[in-house]
Amino acid sequence: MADSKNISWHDSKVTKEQRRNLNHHKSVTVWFTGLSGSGKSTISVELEKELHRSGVRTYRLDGDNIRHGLNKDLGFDPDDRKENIRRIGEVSKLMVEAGLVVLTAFISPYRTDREEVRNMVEHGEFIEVFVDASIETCAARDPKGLYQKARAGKVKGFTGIDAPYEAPVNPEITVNTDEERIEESVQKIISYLKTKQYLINETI
Ligand SMILES: Nc1ncnc2c1ncn2[C@@H]1O[C@H](COP(=O)(O)OS(=O)(=O)O)[C@@H](OP(=O)(O)O)[C@H]1O
Ligand SMILES: Nc1ncnc2c1ncn2[C@@H]1O[C@H](COP(=O)(O)OP(=O)(O)O)[C@@H](O)[C@H]1O
Repeated sequence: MADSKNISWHDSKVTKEQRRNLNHHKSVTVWFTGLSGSGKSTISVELEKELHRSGVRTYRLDGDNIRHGLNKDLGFDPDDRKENIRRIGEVSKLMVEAGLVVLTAFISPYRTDREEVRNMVEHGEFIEVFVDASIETCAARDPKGLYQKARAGKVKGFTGIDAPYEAPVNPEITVNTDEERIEESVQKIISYLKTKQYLINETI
């Protein structure tokens, strides 16, 4: 990749704090990580619906969607996954600057890649949500039929089958979709956001 030269930062006259004040809530990235089929998309969709209903300005970034556009040049080897997560980290950082609550749903299987995203932003602007589910559960759900293909050798390097998934060591939130209903997981995350005062003046 070429280095960027002869460029300089240009400040705005509106700050992140001012944008947050206008929105009446803080901005943050809620980063879902977990196996394919663990429930990242499902939970983030329901969470966004609840937040939006309460007047929170949100945006959702989802692996499948982003890989159709911004990241359509990337595959699934470790370097491409790293670049995928780096770009999403940068995009979510911009959205946090813009004052939004950003919900990201990517497998993001490598701990170091997730930590790099955490380190891009200020303390408290990255909330890691581990969507925990056994590989047996995920493979039984198999919403896209990819586990079946991976087990038949028709998809190579599939996370949890023949590519690794590194679970978070100390995530801010863990939801266990083997045991919890979707609504319970959503409420757990909302409680965290309220307790930590990300949602100020909200009716949620
Ligand atoms: N080899 C391989 N491994 C894992 N997943 C695969 C693979 N090939 C395609 N898919 C589909 O791509 C979705 C994962 O994309 P992500 O961008 O979230 O992956 S990553 O974070 O870069 O690892 C993932 O979607 P989710 O099921 O929503 O997680 C799959 O549908
Ligand atoms: N408790 C639960 N939490 C989340 N999803 C669940 C749960 N129970 C069953 N599911 C189902 O599991 C599937 C999860 O798929 P998805 O949300 O696409 O996962 P991911 O985005 O992690 O690949 C969906 O079909 C969803 O309806």
